[in-house]
Amino acid sequence: MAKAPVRVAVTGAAGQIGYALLFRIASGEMLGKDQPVILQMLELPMEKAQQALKGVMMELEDCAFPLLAGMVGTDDPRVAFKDADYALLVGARPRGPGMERKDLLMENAKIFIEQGKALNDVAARNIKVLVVGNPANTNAYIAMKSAPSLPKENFTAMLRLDHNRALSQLATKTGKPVDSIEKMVVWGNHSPTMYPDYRFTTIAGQAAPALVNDEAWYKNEYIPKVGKRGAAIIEARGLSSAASAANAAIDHMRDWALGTNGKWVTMGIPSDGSYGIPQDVIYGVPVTCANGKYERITGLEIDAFSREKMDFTLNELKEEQDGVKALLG
Ligand SMILES: NC(=O)c1ccc[n+]([C@@H]2O[C@H](COP(=O)([O-])OP(=O)(O)OC[C@H]3O[C@@H](n4cnc5c(N)ncnc54)[C@H](O)[C@@H]3O)[C@@H](O)[C@H]2O)c1
Ligand SMILES: O=C(O)C[C@H](O)C(=O)O
Repeated sequence: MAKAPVRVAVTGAAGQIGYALLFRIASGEMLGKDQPVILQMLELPMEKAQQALKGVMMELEDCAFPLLAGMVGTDDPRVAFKDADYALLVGARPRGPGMERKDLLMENAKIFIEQGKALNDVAARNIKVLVVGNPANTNAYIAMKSAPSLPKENFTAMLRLDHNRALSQLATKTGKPVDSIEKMVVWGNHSPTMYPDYRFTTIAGQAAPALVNDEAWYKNEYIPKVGKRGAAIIEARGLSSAASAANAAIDHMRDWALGTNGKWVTMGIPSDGSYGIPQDVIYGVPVTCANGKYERITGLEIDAFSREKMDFTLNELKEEQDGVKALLG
């Protein structure tokens, strides 16, 4: 029997990431080739944004996607999130050259308070929320705190682009295929303080640190390169990453919904206090996914170098949280 359609809300639907994302969701790449979807798209209440959204919806129509069971375009979060089973919160101001992601904090915080409240009031109770808009971890925290009647674990932030960047850079260094790499971890904040940790990583079954055998490269080149990749893309394109960000969003939601078959992936999730990360901080950790749920990998040894790195990125998240404390009341 055909599956019933699920409702997928996407904010910032007429933006660059939206344009690289919606067509892939509608073609079944995110939730499966047998899963019909209704797209509920939110854009700013401005003539230009609404016109652009209309154009995107016309193009979606012109694709005649068999799985696209309906579309809603709106400027009202309560319409976009009504009964939504999935929400991809992309809409926010992106940074430009010379800015850090936390420079966007106050500007984007208000958006995530309003949207968290709307999710709280109208979304499906088991909604899966992915925050892409920067600063993604703290925006996810703000939305979670603004939605007290939804389970906290429903709120996640996107660290998958960082995870994929970490895989790719390691594949290039070792000359091995990306899919031979397992157990990559990117701890912490989606910011240059993130900590790509390859201590548990294997490449075609071999321990990555031994195979790479170049600790100086790992510490002085690899870690900063992964952390600063977003800025390098902005420098090169004059615009922030879009296709790779949309691809990571698809990966994140697909894995959460359909499972990872035991494979580790990185998700920004509310902390349960493990690894010395205070409760509720949205922090990148390794997880596996099965049956529509993620489960953090527990019991990993944290050595002195890792502790320092993990605390550094945690401190930045604490500062970001302090910055928005007054707004959260
Ligand atoms: N987490 C990550 O890995 C990652 C990667 C890339 C980009 N990003 C972030 O994603 C966000 C979007 O990037 P983009 O390149 O698509 O930007 P963009 O400017 O091209 O598009 C953003 C869209 O959001 C809309 N928008 C703004 N405020 C909104 C609101 N309150 N409600 C609904 N829509 C709203 C804008 O009208 C615009 O169309 C930025 O914050 C960017 O920094 C995150
Ligand atoms: O770096 C940015 O501002 C965009 C995005 O977060 C990225 O990592 O590419």
